[in-house]
Amino acid sequence: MSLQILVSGATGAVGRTILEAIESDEHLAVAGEATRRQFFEPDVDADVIIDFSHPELLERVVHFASRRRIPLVTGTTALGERLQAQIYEAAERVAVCQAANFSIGVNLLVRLAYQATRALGEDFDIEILEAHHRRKLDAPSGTALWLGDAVARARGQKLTECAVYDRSQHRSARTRGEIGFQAIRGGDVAGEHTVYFLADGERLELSHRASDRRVFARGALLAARRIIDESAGLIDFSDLVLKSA
Ligand SMILES: NC(=O)C1=CN([C@@H]2O[C@H](COP(=O)(O)OP(=O)(O)OC[C@H]3O[C@@H](n4cnc5c(N)ncnc54)[C@H](OP(=O)(O)O)[C@@H]3O)[C@@H](O)[C@H]2O)C=CC1
Ligand SMILES: O=C(O)C1=N[C@H](C(=O)O)C[C@H](O)C1
Repeated sequence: MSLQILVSGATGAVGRTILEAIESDEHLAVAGEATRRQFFEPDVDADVIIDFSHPELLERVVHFASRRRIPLVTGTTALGERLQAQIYEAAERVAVCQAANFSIGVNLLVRLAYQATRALGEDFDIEILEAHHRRKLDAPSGTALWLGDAVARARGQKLTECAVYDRSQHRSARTRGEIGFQAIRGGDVAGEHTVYFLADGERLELSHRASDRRVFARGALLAARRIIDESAGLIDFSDLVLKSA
């Protein structure tokens, strides 16, 4: 029996990559697709939903997954507090694996950035740089915000209280403890993230570069295979893919 997968965002760049991956694996099958214009059939039967779409579509998908108790893997970014709360609510009824980045390398990068921040202390200024393709709607990327949250937590700070997204509107020097974000958009960049640790006389850079969207599809499919047997709750993708270190 093949794993029956509902693909949300099926016409998107990642959605199409997921469809290709499913088609090339005899143990996987597409149970249905959702896009801006089309939603899953009410009576469709499936083992799992994979979503890389847009918050407006994801909101419908979350309610569908919760109502039908179908496990959900989602990578959509820039959700907002209300939709995020709906995801937490859905996770009380069904298994949900949500990650801003389904590449293994980025999941390790987040842990390394946390450890580096703890080890280096507050004399190192932290800046996060990300680069993505010209079509990307949100900035900074979900991954950049995830990295920002990790380094802020490592310092006992809240990201909302120390993030700086735009320096163009104030003429002042950098303050201690700030976490700065910069976003580059252009071409077909699949996704690049660097955390800079900058001190007097030295600089450490932790970087990850995705060169192919298949890494995200591979990660999401791995999560899909793993969560079908899980009971309700939030499943941490990092815990699924990283060996303990
Ligand atoms: N977690 C991770 O590892 C990764 C996450 N992402 C995230 O996944 C999401 C999708 O990325 P990507 O595939 O590049 O995006 P695309 O723009 O290529 O695709 C978006 C998909 O969502 C649908 N959609 C867009 N706008 C709406 C809307 N207003 N209402 C309903 N449906 C809509 C589109 O349908 P239609 O074609 O009908 O417009 C399409 O199927 C983004 O949030 C991105 O940040 C991306 C890569 C990796
Ligand atoms: O939109 C993309 O393409 C990507 N989005 C995710 C994000 O916002 O972090 C993950 C990846 O970098 C690609």
